[in-house]
Amino acid sequence: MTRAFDAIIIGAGQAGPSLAGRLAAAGQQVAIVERHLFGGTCVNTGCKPTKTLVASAYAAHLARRGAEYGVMIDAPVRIDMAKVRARADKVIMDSRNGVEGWLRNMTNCTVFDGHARFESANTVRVGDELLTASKIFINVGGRPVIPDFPGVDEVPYLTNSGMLKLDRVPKHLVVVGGSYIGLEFAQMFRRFGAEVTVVEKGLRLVSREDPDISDMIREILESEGIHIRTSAECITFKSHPDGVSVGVDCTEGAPEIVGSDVLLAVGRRPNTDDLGLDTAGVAVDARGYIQVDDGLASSVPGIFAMGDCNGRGAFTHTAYNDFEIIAANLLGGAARKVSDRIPGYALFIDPPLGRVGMTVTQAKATGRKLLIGERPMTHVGRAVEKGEIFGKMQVVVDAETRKILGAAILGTGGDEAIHGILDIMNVDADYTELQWAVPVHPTVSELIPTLLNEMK
Ligand SMILES: Cc1cc2nc3c(=O)[nH]c(=O)nc-3n(C[C@H](O)[C@H](O)[C@H](O)COP(=O)(O)OP(=O)(O)OC[C@H]3O[C@@H](n4cnc5c(N)ncnc54)[C@H](O)[C@@H]3O)c2cc1C
Ligand SMILES: NC(=O)c1ccc[n+]([C@@H]2O[C@H](COP(=O)([O-])OP(=O)(O)OC[C@H]3O[C@@H](n4cnc5c(N)ncnc54)[C@H](O)[C@@H]3O)[C@@H](O)[C@H]2O)c1
Repeated sequence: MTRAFDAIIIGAGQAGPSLAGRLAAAGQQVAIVERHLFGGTCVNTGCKPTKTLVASAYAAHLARRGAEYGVMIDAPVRIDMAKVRARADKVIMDSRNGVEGWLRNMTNCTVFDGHARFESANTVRVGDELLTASKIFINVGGRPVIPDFPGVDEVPYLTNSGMLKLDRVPKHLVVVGGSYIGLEFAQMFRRFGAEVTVVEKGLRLVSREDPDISDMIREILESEGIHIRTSAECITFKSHPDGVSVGVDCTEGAPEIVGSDVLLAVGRRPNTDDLGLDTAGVAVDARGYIQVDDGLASSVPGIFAMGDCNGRGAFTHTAYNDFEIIAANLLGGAARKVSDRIPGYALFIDPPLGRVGMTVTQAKATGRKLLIGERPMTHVGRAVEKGEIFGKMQVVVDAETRKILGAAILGTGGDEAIHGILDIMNVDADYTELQWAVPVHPTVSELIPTLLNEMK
């Protein structure tokens, strides 16, 4: 029997549940299909647990530095990894249960547990059930890329999901991939007491950032005793009596590193290969991302894609914004566009990197006349008072239009302070609008007007 709905949502990640809520509240009959864990990656194996662990790691780090603040802890700091993990598990479960309970009790919404697969452009199969609707929203997220490194199938390796199940501290964690996932896990497990080596194939860490920011991130991590190996071109794996031997064909340094555990964090790919998209006629690009227009419509009328699977963002806030765009356009008669989104994100190492818009390198490549402002965190009162002086604030402005093009705040509170700049970019105001602002003292944000006033 085929069951008819107004809308089918595939995936209960960061966009699907909110869209279900809005459509159902508007009186539409909604089916939402989830094959695994409600809340998707962010809730179960991504942002929420990792940021909970980052907080535990920060507590350990600060406890070890206690004496610097005149706080004497008379025994070595010990990590109870089972407790650390239990804390993260509670955050996961509260959030997962919250989303699941909300959906299951939602008026006008039917939850289907199972894997959804298209049988035509308006029909989806879930187990024995056939669902049909004129509007179908795909929110299937992604999973880790596992490259076919020689030997990878012969050794045990971890991904972000496996890392969250550890209730021991690895003796030596080798992290392959020096970007968001790799660096957040590298620093937290170093703080939990592991020896950690990061192996990155690029010339530098987080290579989408400016070289000076990458270098500072490397300095922060190395100052905590994390080994960093860049330019690692030919990675191989072999089993070893002490764990896994990772072949690192670097330009310098030892050719092999022996780790007790290996984390693969070399990017993610969309969960679009088992959806029957070809049956529905939905076009994907060479990497499997669903091709969408500026309103997130796919190549098939009535089918939309939100979140990581459309390749237009790779964050929780971009997935959620995709829901906002679709809801505003379909229910509110708006004409919102993805291309209007100003890119912003944070890298949650400690201190964090908050970033919005263009890097200086990208801004220079546009050929515009630029004004650039910089201030080391050693010249930020709040950072000095907190004893957290790594990093810097940096902003780049178009000298002619006076619009801010981008900014990075690598330093204590950088993940929050960046919003002062993100907000002014969102309202499309000139940077001079901030000159007469009276920020609160002592904060990191209070230096944003100064940074802008001192640009060259
Ligand atoms: C370790 C880690 C840390 C992260 N930290 C951050 C962070 O700090 N900040 C940030 O902004 N982002 C972070 N991210 C990224 C963030 O988690 C993702 O961008 C976000 O979860 C994407 O949401 P989504 O809705 O597109 O997909 P997902 O959250 O992945 O949800 C997709 C859902 O679809 C379901 N599904 C898939 N296929 C089917 C099918 N055929 N049928 C039924 N259901 C299906 C899946 O089971 C899943 O529940 C992190 C990611 C990782 C891995
Ligand atoms: N703070 C956050 O918002 C946050 C945190 C974690 C994850 N995420 C999301 O998760 C996604 C995936 O993160 P990620 O760090 O896995 O991917 P990524 O694409 O950001 O980085 C992958 C890294 O691995 C390196 N790499 C690729 N192939 C390699 C190889 N063969 N050997 C060694 N290094 C190699 C790349 O050069 C790059 O530095 C990101 O797009 C991000 O949006 C976000």
